[in-house]
Amino acid sequence: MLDLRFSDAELDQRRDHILAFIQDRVDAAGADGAVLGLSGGIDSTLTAFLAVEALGAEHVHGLVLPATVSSEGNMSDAERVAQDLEISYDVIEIEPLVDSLLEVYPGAEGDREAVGNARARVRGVMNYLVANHENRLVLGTGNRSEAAVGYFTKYGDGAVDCHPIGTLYKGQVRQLARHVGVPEELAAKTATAELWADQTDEDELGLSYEVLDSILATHIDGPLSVGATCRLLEVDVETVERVRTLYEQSEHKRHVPPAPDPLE
Ligand SMILES: Nc1ncnc2c1ncn2[C@@H]1O[C@H](COP(=O)(O)OP(=O)(O)OC[C@H]2O[C@@H]([n+]3cccc(C(=O)O)c3)[C@H](O)[C@@H]2O)[C@@H](O)[C@H]1O
Ligand SMILES: Nc1ncnc2c1ncn2[C@@H]1O[C@H](COP(=O)(O)OP(=O)(O)OP(=O)(O)O)[C@@H](O)[C@H]1O
Ligand SMILES: [Mg+2]
Repeated sequence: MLDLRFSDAELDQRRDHILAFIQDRVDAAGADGAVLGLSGGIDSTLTAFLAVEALGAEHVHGLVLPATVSSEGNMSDAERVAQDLEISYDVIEIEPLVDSLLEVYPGAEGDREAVGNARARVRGVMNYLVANHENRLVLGTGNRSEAAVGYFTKYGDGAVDCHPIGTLYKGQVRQLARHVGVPEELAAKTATAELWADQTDEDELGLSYEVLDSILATHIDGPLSVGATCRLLEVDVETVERVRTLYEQSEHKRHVPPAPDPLE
């Protein structure tokens, strides 16, 4: 696979660039700071670390939002991140809110994907409730790997005001996390959306992030053809084509919803 790791100098440059980005977004909005969901996973942990460095702990608010399918380990890691960073945070159980949706629309009960996405959307509603109330921006935690293949819930975890780590591939997220002092046990954790029990990103995608990151860097964000990518990375054509298909099919998630062209 490709070596996508940054040099030490590049890591500093990336960190500073993201810190300036967060400060600029918050300043430009006239906001008093930021709110973000803390899942105990590496994307939100890194984003929280960077937000605190950019804005100061008193300007960052964390939301730990357990559902019945959330593991205790992840939720306690999420609280530990908030405590170590000394930011204000709330722990709010979201399952009653998800249940209330199914009470009024029981038809979706048992639909793992629809209910899982509803969990992500309920979290988005909570983030914006706090953002509105405290004049804060909602920080996204998505990275380039997830965004490129549409591995996020439209208007769920995708419902945010900006994406501070949105240009980093997943492996680079882990590397930058270690660089800014995220504890190793968090930096090395298996990625999971936790929208249903025992879900992991790599199982659901049917791809490791190592392979995905390399294909994205080479073929989707880079200039190489499918064939050249297969030869360079020694992966089969079906894998590269699958990534291409996921990328194309998720185009709608990366754009503002369209309206018809104006009539002439
Ligand atoms: N071509 C098109 N043009 C415009 N809109 C289109 C469309 N195709 C679908 N849609 C719309 O998009 C909807 C499907 O998108 P969406 O609702 O997002 O649902 P979908 O993409 O099916 O599912 C979300 C995926 O992201 C994963 N996820 C979610 C949340 C967090 C994380 C994580 O890593 O933490 C991962 C989750 O496990 C699942 O695999 C359709 O119901 C339809 O409304
Ligand atoms: N239980 C939760 N409480 C609060 N926010 C959550 C919870 N679960 C998910 N989120 C939000 O949704 C985002 C997307 O989840 P995702 O799994 O992609 O990121 P992560 O958990 O931070 O890292 P990883 O992908 O490595 O698991 C999280 O970063 C977080 O902001
Ligand atoms: Mg996660």
